[in-house]
Amino acid sequence: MNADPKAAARAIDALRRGWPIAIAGQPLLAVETADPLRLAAFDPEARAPVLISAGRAATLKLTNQVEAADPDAAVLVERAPWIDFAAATALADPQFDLATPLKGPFRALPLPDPAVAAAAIRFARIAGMLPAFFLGGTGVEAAISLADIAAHENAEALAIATRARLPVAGAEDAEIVAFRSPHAAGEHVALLIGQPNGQPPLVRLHSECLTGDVLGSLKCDCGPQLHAAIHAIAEAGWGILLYLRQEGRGIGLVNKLRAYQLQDQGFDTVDANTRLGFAIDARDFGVAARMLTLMKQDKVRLLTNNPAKVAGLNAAGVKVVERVAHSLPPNPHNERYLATKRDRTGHQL
Ligand SMILES: Nc1nc2c(ncn2[C@@H]2O[C@H](COP(=O)(O)OP(=O)(O)OP(=O)(O)O)[C@@H](O)[C@H]2O)c(=O)[nH]1
Ligand SMILES: [Zn+2]
Repeated sequence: MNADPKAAARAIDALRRGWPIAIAGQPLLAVETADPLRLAAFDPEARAPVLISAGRAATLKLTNQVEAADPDAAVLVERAPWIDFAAATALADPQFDLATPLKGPFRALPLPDPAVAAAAIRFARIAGMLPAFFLGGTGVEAAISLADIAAHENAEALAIATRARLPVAGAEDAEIVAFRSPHAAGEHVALLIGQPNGQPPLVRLHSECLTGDVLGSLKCDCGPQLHAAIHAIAEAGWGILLYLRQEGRGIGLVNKLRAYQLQDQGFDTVDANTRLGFAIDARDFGVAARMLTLMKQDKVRLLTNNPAKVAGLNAAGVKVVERVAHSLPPNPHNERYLATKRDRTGHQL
C-alpha cells in the first residue's frame, strides 16, 4: 500500500492541537479542539457545515436518511446562521443533551464525498476525539490520504518488536512479546504463559481498560477478568494473553470517560456510545489474529463470553476450536453493565 507513515501521526497531532487537517484534499477542523477564534480563521464567512456521525445525527433526531447499520456513516449539517461555535459544540458533544436539548431546525446536506466523510469519522475515533468536524475552510496544517488512514488501520503492518522473560503474579513462567506497526502508535503485547504442548493454546483477548486494569474500577469486570485469565492460562499449562491497546472498546480513554459521564446521566453502555457517535464496539479483532499468526498459532481455545471475538478471529483465519466461558461474580457497581452485555450485545453470560 502506498502510504506515508508520517501522515497519520502528523494529522492526529494537528487534530489534538486544534489545527485544520485535510483528508483526501477536504479541509476539516475538529469541533472538539476548535474555539471561536480558530473557527473564524478556518471559516471566515461562517459557512462551513458540520460533519457528524450518523449515530449522533440519529440521536439528535436530525435525520434518518442514512444506513444506521454503518457506524462510520456521516451526516453533513447545514450551517444555519444560528449554528455558532457553541451550537456546533452541542451538536458534537452529548454532555448537555438532557439539560439543554437541541431544537434545530437542522437541514442535512448531500455529502461531497461519502468515503472521505466516513474516513473522517473513523479518524476522529483513531485520534480519541469526538467524531465531529467543520468541513471546508483554510489553513490546513497536515494532510492525509485515504490510503494513509487505511494503512493506520491495517493489522498486517504489525510485527514483533522484541521479547523478554516476564514473571508475573500468578504465572512465573511467562514471556512478554511486544508488537509494533510503523503506522500506528499503540504497542500491543502478548504474554506467553507456560510451555507449548502441541495443543491449541488457551487464549484471552484483553482490551485495554485503564480504569479497570490499573485503578481497580468496579464499573466493569476488566480487572478481575485480566487476573483470572492469567491464572486460568497458568493452570492450563500453556496459553497466551493478548493485551490489546483498544481502550474503551476502541474509542479511547477520553471518549470512554465521556460515555461514563452519560452513564451517570442514566444511559447504558450501548446508548452512551451511540449518543457520542460511535459504534457500540469499535474494536478490530484482526489485530489479535495478526499477533497470533506472527506467533505461529492458527488454532486457539478462547476465554470469552463475547461471540464477536470468536467470529472476529475465525474471520481473520485463526480458528477458535473451543470457547471457554470467562465470567466473574458481579459487584453492585457493574451489575447493570454486565446485564447490558448479556441483553444488548449478545454476551453469553
Ligand atoms: N465504550 C465503553 N467501553 C467500555 C465500557 N466499559 C468497559 N469498556 C471497555 O470494554 C473493554 C473490555 O472488553 P473485554 O473484557 O475485552 O471484552 P468483552 O467484549 O466484555 O468480552 P469478554 O471477552 O466476554 O470479556 C475494555 O476496552 C474497556 O475499556 C463502557 O461503558 N463504554
Ligand atoms: Zn473495564
